[in-house]
Amino acid sequence: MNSTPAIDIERLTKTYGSGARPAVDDVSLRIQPGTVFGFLGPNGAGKTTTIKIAAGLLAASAGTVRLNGYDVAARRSAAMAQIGAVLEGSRNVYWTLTAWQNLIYFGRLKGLRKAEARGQATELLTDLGLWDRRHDRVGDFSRGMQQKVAIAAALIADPPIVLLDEPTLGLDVAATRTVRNWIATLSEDRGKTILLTTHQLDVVAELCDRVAVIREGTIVADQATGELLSRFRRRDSYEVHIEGVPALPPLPGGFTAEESGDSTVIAGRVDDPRVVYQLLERLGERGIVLRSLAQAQPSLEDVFLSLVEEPAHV
Ligand SMILES: Nc1ncnc2c1ncn2[C@@H]1O[C@H](COP(=O)(O)OP(=O)(O)OP(=O)(O)O)[C@@H](O)[C@H]1O
Repeated sequence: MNSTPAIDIERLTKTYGSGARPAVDDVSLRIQPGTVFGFLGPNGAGKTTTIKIAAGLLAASAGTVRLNGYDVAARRSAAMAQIGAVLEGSRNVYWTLTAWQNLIYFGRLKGLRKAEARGQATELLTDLGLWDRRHDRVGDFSRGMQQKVAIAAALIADPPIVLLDEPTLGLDVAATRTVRNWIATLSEDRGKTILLTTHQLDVVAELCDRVAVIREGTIVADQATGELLSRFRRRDSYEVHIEGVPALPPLPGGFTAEESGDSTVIAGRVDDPRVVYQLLERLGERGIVLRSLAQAQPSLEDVFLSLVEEPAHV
């Protein structure tokens, strides 16, 4: 691919204070325009640090971040014009102002003329279903509505790149659904590039084209979401459900049998499905009646956990 990446993170390192282990350690990521990119990792892995550097809020110790080709450190204002960001835990909007006042304020701050800011604010508040509440103070809104205003404020100047740190954290099911749908719309209908961090793996599975997993400041995976899942396809799990509670033949390694009422479930993970066929043969030889055989692919959560639990690079 020859196009300029929307987000180009090159050999980024951040150390907080001398002698500390780097929070972000030689991280490189290239995010192509129009991608919804999921940035995953356990607590303290370095996600927020990376996003804060990309958002121009924190200086890197080494390495660069380029937004649509503009270096965040060297071409700051051009780089900042490329992004809107909603950061985790920080106040992204003013609670004493109304939703409307917030959007106009942030629009003006980002250099929009008054009429432009009004036009954008009207569109965003309408799209997010907040138009009727536009003159209410944001401090009186629910957590979900506040988050929507924060996202709208980040989008007021229509930036091509959106950074979202835990956009659905603390939201109820309905608000999570709204924010998720909106993220999908931003990508599909408006062509935005979105970098989002989340611990909600169903959000990743639904929205993200690509996923990177960071662990202790180091990238341990960077792949298309589907590819990441198929990397682990060999570890499919199988469940063999049989009639009654008969005496069983020896089970393959890692398989366990458990009584379940008037039946037995034999379950385990295998690299090679032939192991399961052999098990079925052995059960058949003993006249054991099979009720069902189920095969399950690992969820993204399984994949993620196995990545973060695997030993670090040797
Ligand atoms: N201001 C700071 N001063 C010192 N250390 C910090 C600071 N901010 C973060 N760290 C450390 O840097 C590391 C990475 O933190 P970071 O917030 O980037 O992780 P994260 O992946 O976003 O975690 P979470 O999922 O909990 O938000 C952690 O060890 C954290 O303690």
